[in-house]
Amino acid sequence: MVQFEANFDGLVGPTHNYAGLSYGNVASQSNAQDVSSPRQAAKQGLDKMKALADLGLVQGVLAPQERPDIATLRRLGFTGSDAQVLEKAYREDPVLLAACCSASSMWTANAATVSPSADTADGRIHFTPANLTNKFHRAIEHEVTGRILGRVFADERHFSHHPALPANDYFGDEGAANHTRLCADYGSAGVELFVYGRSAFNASVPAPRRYPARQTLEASRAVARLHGLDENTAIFIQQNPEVIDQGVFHNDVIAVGNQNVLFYHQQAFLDTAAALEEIRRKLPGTELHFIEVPTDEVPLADAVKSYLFNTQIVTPSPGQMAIIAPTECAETPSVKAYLDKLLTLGTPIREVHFMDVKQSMRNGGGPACLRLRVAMTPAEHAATNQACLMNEALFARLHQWVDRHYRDRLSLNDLRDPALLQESRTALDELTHILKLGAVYPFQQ
Ligand SMILES: NCCC[C@H](NC(=O)CCC(=O)O)C(=O)O
Repeated sequence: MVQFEANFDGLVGPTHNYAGLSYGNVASQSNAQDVSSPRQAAKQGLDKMKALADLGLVQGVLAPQERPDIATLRRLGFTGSDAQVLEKAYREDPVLLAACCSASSMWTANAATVSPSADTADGRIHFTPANLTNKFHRAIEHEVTGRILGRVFADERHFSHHPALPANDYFGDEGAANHTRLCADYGSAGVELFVYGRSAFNASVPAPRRYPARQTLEASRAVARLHGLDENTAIFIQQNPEVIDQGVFHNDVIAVGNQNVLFYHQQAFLDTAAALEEIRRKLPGTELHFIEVPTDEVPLADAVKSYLFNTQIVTPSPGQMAIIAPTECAETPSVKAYLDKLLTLGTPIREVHFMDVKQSMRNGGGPACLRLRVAMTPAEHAATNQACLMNEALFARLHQWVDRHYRDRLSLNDLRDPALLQESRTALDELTHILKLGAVYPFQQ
């Protein structure tokens, strides 16, 4: 069956800020306390969405979360008017307030794991929102994420939605950032690679020592079960714990796949040979391109700094792939040299497009973090909420919406401003009309 892959990018929310909340994510830590520009961040994201739509790809948009998250602050014991809740939280625990104001839902690669209908037992697309238990500011996303996904993909004949896994470290799940699908073409059954950082139940499995492994094997297995993937479809691969300790907090910082291409750093996996052998065995008859980037051409630190592997590999026309890379890749000499060489290697990758997503990069989110991939058939595409699909009109409308509602500068001190809460709610209320989502936010209930 004809199928294609759509990208659903997270629209950056009005409270985008740099709070240094993600231990183990080098960019988040080193840019903590900087002044952000929510307006510029949202526009950089919209420009990327538009660029992909202009390449002829199906591009969708996912709404951000309601932030500041007053409901969570109340649940944690702050009382009074909304303005008092903000002020008390700021005085007592400014880090907690920042966590409840993060625009981190922009990184929709962590919104959910998605398995296309070609792979699942019941022939529907399956979605499991990620519980994101490892970071508090992200663990408060999954409920609204599930609600938004339910409104974008509402038709039960085509789409199946699961709740997030139990919210416990044993089942730490970071969604599609640790999941890649390989296939001959999008419409035929593929293999789904689940990359995990540690095992919760088996202490003999190696684990990082310095930084947390956010994804467990047990979580990956549970998602594969929920989605109805059989043992020929799901492959569980352990990430190299040493790279987690050097800042690779998700697999999509060190590897990316598209159709028959797997692009990865030499140090990405604990046992690369076994992983590649299993992929070959489970995808017989498919011409596979394993593009391994050697450490002596691109040192790990350069890969992390430039986000060479947090690129999107897309297929604008059959057999012709393009890499969507952050501008940091053009600015890092070893990476630029590698990308120039890559285009001469005779792989399906023929073009590189550089995009400026610096506002997101400064929090450790590159082009691939900003998107959730949904491979779909024309019928599934038709059953998707059309108001969430990018085109000239939506692009123009969202640009104006950002201009009207977003601040150009935001510091951590601004997060307690009750006006920011009002501005955000006004903006999001209007957005739910633009995207035809209905009431998805706590303040709308
Ligand atoms: N896939 C990319 C995710 C980046 C995200 N960064 C953050 O949440 C940083 C937020 C801050 O520090 O303000 C994370 O680490 O989960």
